[in-house]
Amino acid sequence: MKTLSIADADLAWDADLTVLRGVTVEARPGQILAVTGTSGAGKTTLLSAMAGLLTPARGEVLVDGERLTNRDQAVKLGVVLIPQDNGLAAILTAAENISVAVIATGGTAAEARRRTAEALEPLGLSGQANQLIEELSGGQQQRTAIARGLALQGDILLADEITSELDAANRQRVMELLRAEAARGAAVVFATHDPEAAAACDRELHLGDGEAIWVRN
Ligand SMILES: Nc1ncnc2c1ncn2[C@@H]1O[C@H](COP(=O)(O)OP(=O)(O)OP(=O)(O)O)[C@@H](O)[C@H]1O
Repeated sequence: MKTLSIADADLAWDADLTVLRGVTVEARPGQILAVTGTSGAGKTTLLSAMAGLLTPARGEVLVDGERLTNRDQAVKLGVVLIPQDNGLAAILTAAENISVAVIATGGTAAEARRRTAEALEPLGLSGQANQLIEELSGGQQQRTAIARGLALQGDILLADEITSELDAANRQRVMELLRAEAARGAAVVFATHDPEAAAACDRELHLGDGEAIWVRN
């Protein structure tokens, strides 16, 4: 399993507007790291850098010592991102969205079928497997995106506000599933507004005023 680390990096989408300065963080195997902060504080920005989608303006993102330069490389290194906007293909079914992702990351068709069923079941979506994404509720879509992320069995799992549309029982279930990912050995990073969810994580990095401050490390 792998460790993701960032040392004293500046993160910016535009050269003239730095979102976060001097970020130092390590995501370790077996742990869930909460990334908290108000809307616009930079949670998605930090997870985008960790996913290989955003190259730091200064400093670098390392996965087991290898510098991330793009998303394809990050995928090959086992960095899985569950994005805030779910990123699902609306005209495919829930099962197809997951199976396609498993096959794209090297799984066989048989593995894709098995892992898809295994990922949908604990999220209460077995009955929705063959429904189109555009026919599902917002919460069901969010759970499908989580199932897809879990089915990929990454070394680093980045979860961006993945419980925002869920009821209390489903939020609890998702926390249990993230805990199971950590127990499998993954380094889990969970961006959240929810103080209760952050409290259930092992460590907490808080973003505010353009800086990242450790609340618990
Ligand atoms: N893909 C992107 N392209 C350009 N700018 C972006 C992108 N994503 C975020 N930003 C900008 O980065 C800044 C921080 O936003 P970010 O989405 O990282 O905050 P956040 O903490 O995730 O907020 P929220 O809780 O509302 O999702 C904002 O000014 C935002 O407009």
